[in-house]
Amino acid sequence: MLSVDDLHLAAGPRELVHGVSFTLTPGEAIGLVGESGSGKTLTCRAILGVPPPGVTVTGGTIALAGEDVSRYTRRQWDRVRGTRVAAVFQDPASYLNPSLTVGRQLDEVLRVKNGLSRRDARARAVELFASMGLHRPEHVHGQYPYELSGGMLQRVLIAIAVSGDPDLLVADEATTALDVTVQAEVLDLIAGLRERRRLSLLLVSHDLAVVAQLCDRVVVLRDGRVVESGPTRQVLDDPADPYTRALVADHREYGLDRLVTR
Ligand SMILES: Nc1ncnc2c1ncn2[C@@H]1O[C@H](COP(=O)(O)OP(=O)(O)OP(=O)(O)O)[C@@H](O)[C@H]1O
Repeated sequence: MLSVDDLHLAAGPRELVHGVSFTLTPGEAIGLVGESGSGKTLTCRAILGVPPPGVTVTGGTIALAGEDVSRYTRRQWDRVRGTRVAAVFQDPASYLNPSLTVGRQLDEVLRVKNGLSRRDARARAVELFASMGLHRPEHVHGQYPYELSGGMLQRVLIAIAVSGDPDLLVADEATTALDVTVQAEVLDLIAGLRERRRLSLLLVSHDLAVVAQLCDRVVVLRDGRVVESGPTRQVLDDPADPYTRALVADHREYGLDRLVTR
């Protein structure tokens, strides 16, 4: 599904990611963890073909379903993004146009990406909103982003992300800004989608409890390198690397114990 092999990323002469490797099989969920600045977001953005301005892939490969996309042109990415890989990020409002209804924005994606007629796109959008757990989906369809709560906006963004039926969903701190109850609901939604759609999931979170709840395996990054990876239980219950041990120790007080024993 996804194979990242010896990935190097650099901003000019400064290398930021120094040979990261991991693989993700169909339907599997991997958590990318590590302290701030360890390279989680850069790695995800490279996988999505949207590295920050000035950052380039200087070595290694990123294979999506066996095809190396690491040097894809923008046009090649347009074909892949949304249909093979899609993403949700921390601040959903910033990914939506404030002057268009959320329904219209999903309709637009369905028309362009899936070639649906105006009427079919609207029907499909309402259906998608309903399957994201949005109540009164018809009504939500006609609402503007400012009328919706953070949790609802994230559900809208997830609907847009899965509308092209991708194989891989990248969720980078997607629930971080939400309050605890809403966070739990959105995590349930993502877990359900993964199961129903056989989505592979690459989840970035600073919250190990979230990773423990959702992920089969964990990859621990430090300063742009993988320090440890393995099954979630093994890495979080019995970390081999001192850095992972420190990360886990920091989280003990936040209820990791409770969540890791699923
Ligand atoms: N556009 C950029 N130009 C130069 N350096 C950058 C750029 N973006 C990120 N970096 C640097 O790359 C390193 C990794 O950043 P990255 O955003 O991937 O970390 P992260 O693990 O996602 O951290 P956080 O949890 O804070 O988001 C950091 O040292 C950061 O300062």
